[in-house]
Amino acid sequence: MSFKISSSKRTLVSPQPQVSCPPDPDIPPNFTYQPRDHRTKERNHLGRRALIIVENQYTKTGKGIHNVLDALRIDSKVETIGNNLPMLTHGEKGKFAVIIFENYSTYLTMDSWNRQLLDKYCKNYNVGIIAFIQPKRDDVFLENLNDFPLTVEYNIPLVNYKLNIYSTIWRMSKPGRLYEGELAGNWAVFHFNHATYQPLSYSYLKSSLNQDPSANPADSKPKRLVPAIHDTGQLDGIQRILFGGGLEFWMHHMMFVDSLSYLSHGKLSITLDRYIQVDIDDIFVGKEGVRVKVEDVMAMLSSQKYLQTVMEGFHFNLGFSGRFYLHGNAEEDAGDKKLLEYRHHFWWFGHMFKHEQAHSLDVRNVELSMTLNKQFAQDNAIPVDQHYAVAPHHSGVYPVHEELYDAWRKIWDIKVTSTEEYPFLYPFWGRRGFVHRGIMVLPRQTCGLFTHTVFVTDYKDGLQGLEENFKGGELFLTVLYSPFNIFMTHMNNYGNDRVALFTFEGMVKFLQCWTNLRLISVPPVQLGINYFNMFPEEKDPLWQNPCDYKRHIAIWSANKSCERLPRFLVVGPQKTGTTALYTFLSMHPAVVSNYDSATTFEEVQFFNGNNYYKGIDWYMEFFPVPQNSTGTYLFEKSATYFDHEIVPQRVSSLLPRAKIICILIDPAKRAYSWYQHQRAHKDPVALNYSFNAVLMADERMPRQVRDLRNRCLDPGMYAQHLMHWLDYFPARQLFIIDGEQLRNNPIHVMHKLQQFIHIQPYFDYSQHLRFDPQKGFFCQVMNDNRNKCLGRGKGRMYDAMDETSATFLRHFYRKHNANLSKLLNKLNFPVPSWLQDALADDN
Ligand SMILES: Nc1ncnc2c1ncn2[C@@H]1O[C@H](COP(=O)(O)OS(=O)(=O)O)[C@@H](OP(=O)(O)O)[C@H]1O
Repeated sequence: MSFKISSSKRTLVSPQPQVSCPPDPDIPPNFTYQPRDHRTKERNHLGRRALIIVENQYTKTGKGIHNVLDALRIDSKVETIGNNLPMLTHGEKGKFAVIIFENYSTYLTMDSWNRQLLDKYCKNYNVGIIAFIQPKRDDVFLENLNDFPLTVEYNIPLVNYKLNIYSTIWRMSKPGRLYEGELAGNWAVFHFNHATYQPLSYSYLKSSLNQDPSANPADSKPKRLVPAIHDTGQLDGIQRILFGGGLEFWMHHMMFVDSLSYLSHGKLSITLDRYIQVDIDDIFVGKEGVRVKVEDVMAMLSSQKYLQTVMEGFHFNLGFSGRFYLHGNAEEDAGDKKLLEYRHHFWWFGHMFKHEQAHSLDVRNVELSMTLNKQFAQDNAIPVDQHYAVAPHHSGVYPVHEELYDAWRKIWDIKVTSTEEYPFLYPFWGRRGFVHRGIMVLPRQTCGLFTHTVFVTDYKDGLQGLEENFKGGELFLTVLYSPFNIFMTHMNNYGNDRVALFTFEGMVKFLQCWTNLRLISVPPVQLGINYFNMFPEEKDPLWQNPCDYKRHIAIWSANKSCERLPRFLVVGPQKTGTTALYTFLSMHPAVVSNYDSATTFEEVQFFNGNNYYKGIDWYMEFFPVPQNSTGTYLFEKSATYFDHEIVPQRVSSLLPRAKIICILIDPAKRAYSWYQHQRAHKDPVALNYSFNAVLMADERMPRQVRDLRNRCLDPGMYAQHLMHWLDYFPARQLFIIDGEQLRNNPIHVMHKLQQFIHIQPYFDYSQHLRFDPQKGFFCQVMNDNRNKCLGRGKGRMYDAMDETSATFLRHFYRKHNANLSKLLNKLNFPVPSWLQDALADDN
């Protein structure tokens, strides 16, 4: 907190938010509007996805649209005009619930093949189009839109704006109000003469604002213009919503959200519920001169009362550090006492006694600081029963400092927290939640007020800037797009000019005026439960490498090193020779594997299964701190990674630059080897059922038999699994080893692999590996007379596969092998000889 205190900046009377909400003068008396529910059964045939067609991938409008969809958690595909359209259907379903054009003229001038395809899709699946009109020139001109009885007039300066109260698309937007003022930029307006068109909004020519009605009484009412229009589809069966201006105008954001909902038959609707929590951190921490005084506390209470009329049960949520109690001047100390006098009127959360950053402390000191603060709460009868906490500067929440989570649970019984840092601070609409060790971590939103926003003049553009923030600015849009809003403010924002009270009262008034959003307040634990009920897919964290982000390193413990992470992974699949490769790699003096696990031996198996939830500290414990960070090549081999759906994304998130090594053998052989592996491990299913019986297992067979069949067959669908890795890694980071070659000529394979990873120094395996006739495999040379081979579990002796199973597997893998060959050719990767043979047999 290094702000300068200048009490001369103080506004004499704390500003009050002025939110005028004039009614549209043209609405009928007693007009009311119920937000529409757009859901029809048509939505069941549509994916929850939008197709955005852009002129090129860098345009601002295109990016803006994409960001809005991201904020709404609506999946979208961005396609550049000129390319062929992506597949629009998947089986019976339409993949996209809405088509969006950043520029309507690209739709009108699309080549006829693509246009016909798209129009047919829209008609068949009843999918609508949203488009923005972009002028080609700067002057005022009229243009008839090809094919349609619609004329657009470009570059018109407008004033005032209101929604058409008769339109049925309004859900989030509240019609019946008049926005007064000039609209920035030049607009396109629509002229039409057909019943298919319904105006969505009205505006007026800028020059009409100052017209003197007495000059021309007949013309006294300024002419309404139509800057947004709904084509109801009467002409060609396709509904379209066209905007004559872009998303720079705040109202268009609400209208855009409603258009998505309406045109997708509710598939892309989002809830109208908006949870609001306002945290006030730094209670008692503020510096002398800018802390709250008695009258500020009273203002907080009366503001809270007002906010409760809109959000039942709303309480400011106060985070305190007891060490700084009564550390102001006399007036401020009286303020501190007043806060405690009214303690039962607020929610409280305790954190560190001295407001320390947890990541810089060891577990003993984290606990000590929390214990002192808890003692302070007890001594002063502060009701700290919300099971909620935040960490100063987000320290320790994300990237996770396990010591903080330990202490939170132990000292405060914390169940929910919030941060701006997961996965990243920016983009702000991309913040998400996760659950770690039973603690719900919720995304926190920015409201524009920081520790240093003490006076109105501290805010960018002063009072006007503060107002704009909630009058259609960033704060307004944040609430519009995010069903859950936890705002962090600081004690200083409540004293002095009381900028926080100004902001939240203004925000609530503005939202009530213009939207149908339901503002809700619930205690933090309930908030967390509701959050993950709405977004259950977010419960699972996705860990990143803390050293990849400046802000994350700054709040990560100095005792931890990102060098304890592997540079390459051997991902499997199982039974392809992964143990042999692991052993050969470990012979290299510069290559270091993980320590053994007590349960899974040489495999850590972090990225699949439950180990992932133990966090990255747990994972890093498996690796030594490399003595020489560039000259040591840490790696990990877990053969279960290859075919596990969730793994590629998790790996690319934590280890984006890692090299990925996999080994492929004939999938039929692999399946049989797995079956034999299970028999050797006395798996009752493998012992009681022949290989052929397992392969033939259908729905009538016990689940365990079908499970074994799947474990035999699924990993061998190589192309499908590789494609999944390629969704997250560029092909240049992937190295595919021919497992037959690894078995018959490991020296060559190790040579190639060293080249690929650029391992220095080069290790000459011809001096260290040799064929062992007794084992029937290559083994490590110990001395002239002795080899060290893999144990009896690798390179087992078993009967040859029966003919029926071999024939079945040949057929089963035919398509998968053909796909693999195509994929390898496309990537310019060598095609293993076993694959060439298998494909030749099939022909
Ligand atoms: N040098 C050497 N020594 C021993 N075994 C070798 C070697 N090279 C490849 N192989 C083949 O590796 C197969 C076992 O594969 P994995 O190590 O990947 O199995 S596991 O998934 O870890 O259980 C194993 O399968 P089985 O023959 O079915 O036992 C071997 O064929």
